[in-house]
Amino acid sequence: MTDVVEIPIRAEIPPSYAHVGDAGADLRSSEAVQIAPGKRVLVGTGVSIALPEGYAAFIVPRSGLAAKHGITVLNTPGTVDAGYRGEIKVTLLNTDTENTFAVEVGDRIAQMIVMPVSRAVFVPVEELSESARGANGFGSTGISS
Ligand SMILES: O=c1ccn([C@H]2C[C@H](O)[C@@H](COP(=O)(O)OP(=O)(O)OP(=O)(O)O)O2)c(=O)[nH]1
Ligand SMILES: [Mg+2]
Repeated sequence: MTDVVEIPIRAEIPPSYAHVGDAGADLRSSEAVQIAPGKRVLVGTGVSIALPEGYAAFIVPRSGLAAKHGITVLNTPGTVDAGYRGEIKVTLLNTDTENTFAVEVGDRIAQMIVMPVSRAVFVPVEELSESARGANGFGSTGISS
């Protein structure tokens, strides 16, 4: 059985999961906007939530909008803090070089994933423990095989 967390919400059109088992609930635009090629627009959703302590929501792009129209979420994953009570907004970026993208009221513009998160305590130390990766990163393992 999947974990279910109840989230108090104020919204004209609440986010909704397209299928059972989906991780992301689709967020809908509360406004009509045009996004010119290469431009970004902060788009309202009309949604406010009260996440329980220990949770966050992450706003990520929809793959269909990305693949078909070049539309992404600029700051993906946008982070909604548990204490945030304002309207959730989505910074859409039109990466297409030629076509303006039109958003209508009610369009599904992004998706939101609710996740448990840890609160870290950062403990200063002289040395970090050893690991298999060590300090290697940024492509250290190459691309093919
Ligand atoms: O895509 C996003 C990202 C954030 N938020 C809201 C919820 C989040 O809790 C708040 C602050 O986000 P963040 O911490 O990423 O922004 P900031 O630039 O650091 O602003 P602040 O100084 O208010 O923390 O803005 C959104 O509505 N959409
Ligand atoms: Mg912040």
